[in-house]
Amino acid sequence: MAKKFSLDKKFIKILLLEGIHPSSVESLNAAGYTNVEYLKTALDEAELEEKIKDVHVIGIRSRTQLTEKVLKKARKLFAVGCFSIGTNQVDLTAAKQKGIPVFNAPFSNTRSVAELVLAETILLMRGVPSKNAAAHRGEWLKSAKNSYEVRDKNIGIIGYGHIGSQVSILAESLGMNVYFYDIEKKLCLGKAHPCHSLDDLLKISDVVTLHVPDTENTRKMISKDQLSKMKKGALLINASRGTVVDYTALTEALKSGHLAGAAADVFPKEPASNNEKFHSELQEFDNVILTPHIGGSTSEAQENIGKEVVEKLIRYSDNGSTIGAVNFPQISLLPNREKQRFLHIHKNVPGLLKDINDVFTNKGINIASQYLQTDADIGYVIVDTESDMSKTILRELKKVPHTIKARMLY
Ligand SMILES: NC(=O)C1=CN([C@@H]2O[C@H](COP(=O)(O)OP(=O)(O)OC[C@H]3O[C@@H](n4cnc5c(N)ncnc54)[C@H](O)[C@@H]3O)[C@@H](O)[C@H]2O)C=CC1
Ligand SMILES: O=C(O)CCC(=O)C(=O)O
Repeated sequence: MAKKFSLDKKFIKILLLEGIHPSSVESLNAAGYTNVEYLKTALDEAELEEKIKDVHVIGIRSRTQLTEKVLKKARKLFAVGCFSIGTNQVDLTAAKQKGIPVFNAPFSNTRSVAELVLAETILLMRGVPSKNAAAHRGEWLKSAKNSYEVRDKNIGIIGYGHIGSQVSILAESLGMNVYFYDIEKKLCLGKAHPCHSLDDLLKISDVVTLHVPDTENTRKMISKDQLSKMKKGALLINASRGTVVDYTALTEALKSGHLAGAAADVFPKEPASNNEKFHSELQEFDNVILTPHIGGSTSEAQENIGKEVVEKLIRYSDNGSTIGAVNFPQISLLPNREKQRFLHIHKNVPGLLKDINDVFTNKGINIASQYLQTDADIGYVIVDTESDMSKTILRELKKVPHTIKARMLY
């Protein structure tokens, strides 16, 4: 067998931030990745820029911001794992342009978020947050005023994806009437009713809950105008992203009594660790449930996420499989240990595949199999071959014009 120039697993440096579930470290170690640094907190920009210089793989949750500026420092980085559903904390385009696939866990914490939202719906409908806060101060607010069952009330779900549709099922099982609004056509689960517009949903709902990603279109999608269209005495729940609701406008709607209460799990600026102070204009309201971005923070969800994302990272690092990457052409491959495997990531320029193949044919090397996937920006090629010139091949592959990254896996 030819001499190998691939990076030994024990030299692949992996940095896990934000207290990712220990199942992730166990799975990495079991797969031979023992060079793992595990930190319980996020890092600020300066610390991250320094640390990321030597790291091959990084695992983060929602607090770490992998901006273009940070990624520029990541000279060795070849994969990112978001141990979350959301990937808005990563500049996905910048990562792709550096040839770095980003993986996430699209539904390991779905149920946990949906359960929290249902619990908050019930508590808000009963006025529990205010009564609880008063009881802590020694006040006794025994009253049925403004306290309702959820049965037969209307819940309006904005974003009918994984979480929104779980909320739909749970809410219906409690006897609620489910309405939803999504920009895409969606299968209505149970007796759920689709709304033609956001305004239609806002007008009809007793409680509105948001389950959309952070995008240009969703930022501040609930602002003064939308809040004014909600029923008087309605409730708002935001467990999506802090950018989606204008909290200053929400503050006004609560002060005026137009809304009867709210719950917020996510904020435009969240503390980087549990030691940092949390500030929000919503803190003055007893009738608002504030939680520290814990929608997905259950033992079950975190353990599942730890395993799921690590599995994707290992498949990429071991075999080159990009299935589940959110910013990358997808190739699913089993290892072929009889051969050598090269990866080539390049700008999507016509004719480049010929230049890559020329590297092999110019040396008289037969390509056993080859896989190519492209998107508008990049191409991703995997080549299985057998040669005793792997070092030369790798060097030549790196010289091909428009190359972003070339690696030899084994
Ligand atoms: N609080 C927490 O701990 C957690 C929060 N999240 C947040 O929840 C979000 C939703 O998660 P999933 O349901 O898994 O995502 P998903 O991708 O399955 O569903 C999102 C839905 O929103 C719809 N959508 C997008 N833009 C929209 C718009 N402008 N108006 C209406 N609908 C729109 C999409 O078509 C899709 O159906 C995540 O992106 C993440 O930001 C996710 C997990 C935990
Ligand atoms: O728990 C976390 O760190 C992130 C949860 C979240 O917001 C997500 O999965 O998108």
